Amino acid sequence: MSQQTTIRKLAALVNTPVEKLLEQLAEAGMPFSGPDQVVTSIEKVKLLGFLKRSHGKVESADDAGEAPKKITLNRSRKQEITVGGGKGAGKTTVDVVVRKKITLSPRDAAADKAAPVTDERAEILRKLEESRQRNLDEQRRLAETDKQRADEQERIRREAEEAARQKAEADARASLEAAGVVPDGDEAPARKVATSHSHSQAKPAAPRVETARAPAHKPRGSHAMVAGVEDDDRASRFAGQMHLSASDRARRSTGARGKPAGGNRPRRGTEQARTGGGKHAFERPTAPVVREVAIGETITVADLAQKLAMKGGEVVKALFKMGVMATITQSIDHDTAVLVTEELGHVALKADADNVEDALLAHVEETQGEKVVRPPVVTIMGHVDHGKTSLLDYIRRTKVVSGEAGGITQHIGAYHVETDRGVISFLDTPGHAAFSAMRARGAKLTDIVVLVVAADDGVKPQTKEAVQHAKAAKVPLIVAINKIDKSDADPLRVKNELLGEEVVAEEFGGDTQFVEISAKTGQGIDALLDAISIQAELLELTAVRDGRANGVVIESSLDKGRGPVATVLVQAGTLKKGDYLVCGVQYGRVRALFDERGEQVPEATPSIPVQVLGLSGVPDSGDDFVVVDDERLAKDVAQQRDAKRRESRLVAQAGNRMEDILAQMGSGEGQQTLNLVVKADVHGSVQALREALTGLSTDAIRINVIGSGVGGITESDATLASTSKATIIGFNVRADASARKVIETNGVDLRYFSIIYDVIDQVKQVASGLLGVEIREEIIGIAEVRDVFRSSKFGAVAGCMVVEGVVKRNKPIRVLRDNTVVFEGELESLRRFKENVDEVRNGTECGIGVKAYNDVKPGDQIECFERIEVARTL
Ligand SMILES: Nc1nc2c(ncn2[C@@H]2O[C@H](COP(=O)(O)OP(=O)(O)OP(=O)(O)O)[C@@H](O)[C@H]2O)c(=O)[nH]1
Repeated sequence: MSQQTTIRKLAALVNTPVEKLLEQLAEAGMPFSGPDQVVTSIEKVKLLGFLKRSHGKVESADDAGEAPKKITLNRSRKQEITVGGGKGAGKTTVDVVVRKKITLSPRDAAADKAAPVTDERAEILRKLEESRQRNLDEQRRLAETDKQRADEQERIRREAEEAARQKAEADARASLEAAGVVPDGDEAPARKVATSHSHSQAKPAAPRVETARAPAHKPRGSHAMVAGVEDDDRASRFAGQMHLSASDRARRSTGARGKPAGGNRPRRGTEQARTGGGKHAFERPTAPVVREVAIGETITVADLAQKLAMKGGEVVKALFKMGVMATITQSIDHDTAVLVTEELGHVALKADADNVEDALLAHVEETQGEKVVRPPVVTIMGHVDHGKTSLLDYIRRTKVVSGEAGGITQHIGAYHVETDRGVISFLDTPGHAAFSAMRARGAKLTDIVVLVVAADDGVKPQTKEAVQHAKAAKVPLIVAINKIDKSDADPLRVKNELLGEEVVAEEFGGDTQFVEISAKTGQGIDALLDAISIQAELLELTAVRDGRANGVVIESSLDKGRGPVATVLVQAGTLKKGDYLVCGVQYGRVRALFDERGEQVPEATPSIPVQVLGLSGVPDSGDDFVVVDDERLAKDVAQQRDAKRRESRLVAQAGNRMEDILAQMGSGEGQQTLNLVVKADVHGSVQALREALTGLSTDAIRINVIGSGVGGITESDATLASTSKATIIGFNVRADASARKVIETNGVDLRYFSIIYDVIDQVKQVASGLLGVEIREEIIGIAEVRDVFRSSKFGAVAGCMVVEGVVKRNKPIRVLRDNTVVFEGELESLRRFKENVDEVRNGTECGIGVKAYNDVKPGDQIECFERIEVARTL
């Protein structure tokens, strides 16, 4: 053992005055009475620790890692420890006899180091404890409230029972009295008591029982859950949660309720059932919500799902179960939508999709007023080259008074002329094709048809067709026997031939006016106009003149400078500049109105054609137009119509019929595949058909027999065909009932045959359809540019000579320079002597304006071509 150290010795060792050391020892909590007292090694270490702390020694980084190093005690006799370093303390070296270094130093150091961690942990634990305490307090409080409430209920119940008991007693007593058991003297007061009981006790008892029940609902709420043993459990589960809001609590409580019943839950359930459940507790709706959804002609699956408050996928699934394949974005038709809605347990209503249209109709109806006579609208029909265009041109040229002297009339699709007998409007698109196209779109524009028959040619196929069209449309005819100036003209022949078409001239006892004319010389033209006016008078054509206008689009185009331009024929009301109108799927405000002379007009009345500027887009000819109060309605109607049109298109595209599949496939690139399922009566036929049909495959199309077999067509065959979009070939076999159902539902194409060659022929045809069409180009005319004029109104206009074929205004063109295409586009204008024309033939001069191209140069060629579709065959 080492020798003992006194204070004096230690003071000498550490080079400190004895008094100071004694003082320090005393400060370190080790008071010594004198310098000769022995200082133990523990005391020395303690002193060292004290001195370190009091001098604020900062441990070196190395020391910080390991506790024993901090004290740096080891077994060497002399260990230098830098204690001071601070002010005044200087550098102190301590020699330590190491005996118990391990027990003290590490713990102290560790305690020093761990302090902040411990603090943090303590803080967390404290908070947790607080939170737990709060929860417990709250639960206790709630339990207290519940207990009070239960006590109150119990009290009320007891009171009610007591009241009932007393009433029963009173009743029993009363009956005893009635039976004479009670002494007579008591009778009156007893009855009195009984009566008073029944009034004062029994009566209030009833409502009390009710009120007793009412509060019984309340504890079903969230805090009902925290009462009792299980709630204590739960409380401790939540105890670690710092903040548990009321809503959280309610949520958790509700969640807990969903767990399998345990503990006293069945009791709770019974109680709840008895009391009718808590008013404030969440209750899952017991009956499914039946929604009423309005469905229009078509609806997208997504929209339907939204209306049904379901996920799109669920509706898709339901549709799939019904055998309808549709994606979320696809539109389904009304009937399918109704079926799936009902399948899903909801109610489908016919959508009032037309409500904006109704508003529009109301607008049209509002235009009712006093009807006045209106001009007739005339269409000219007849066989090719019989002089329809010549007649229209002659009337326009001679009867439409041009604005400027020498000016020309504009081709706007229609024009009106003033005669002595009144105004007549002509639709400037001759031929029955245009007429029937309008009719097909539901537009009945024409009041009178002028049938042009060349006197030298007589009745021809198109003459007959024109008669049929006019008759079908119940439009009266006037026959214009044209080319009467010609030497071989034979008007009588025309009259006779038309008898065969049941068109009987007045002189033959019929009611059809015949007028002999010459579109070349103008002979008989006035008589023709007279005949039209007479016919119009007979028809007593009237229309409301005042009020908002409506009518039909005759022609439309997109003008480079003016935007969408539509020629409309007003059928009722007066169309004015500034009017808001809806026009097919377009809408807008009338910016300007132009007549056939190209002059601005302030308004257009019934039967008067007029060009309209200001529409949002180019409407289709045959579209109706209606003037409305405000732009909003116009926009709504137009947008709804547009959406409807798009939806209908989508529905048509989504069709699962063979034609659609083929059409869709036909438009693809590369080798197409035609899938077939072949069923036949005997094995030999199946073999023969398989070989013959697959042998039809070419580079462009592959005939793929995806299924074949002997026997009738089964449901499985039908499903296979449906899923792989295949056609079923039934050779001497038929489909059974379940197969027919699948075939019908999915629109599978099924074809029956009994002759092998017929099968091959038909498949060839179908395959040809699949091959699609080939677009071929044919150059129909070439014009050479001789000179180029620049006009501020029309831009560059090329003065040309047509050197080949015919240049047509509405066909695509290319501008060629040194046999190289420099531009491809379309014609803006095609004119002859300042007059717009539809076509210019070989050897004729003309002025050409190329749309969106101003760089035409003399020497260029303008080639006019058309694209024709040629069906490909195998
Ligand atoms: N002599 C004579 N020729 C006429 C008369 N009317 C038209 N023609 C000529 O007949 C030819 C055909 O006339 P169009 O007006 O183009 O006949 P269309 O019926 O409009 O012909 P398509 O537009 O092809 O259907 C032209 O060369 C006219 O000059 C007429 O009254 N007398």
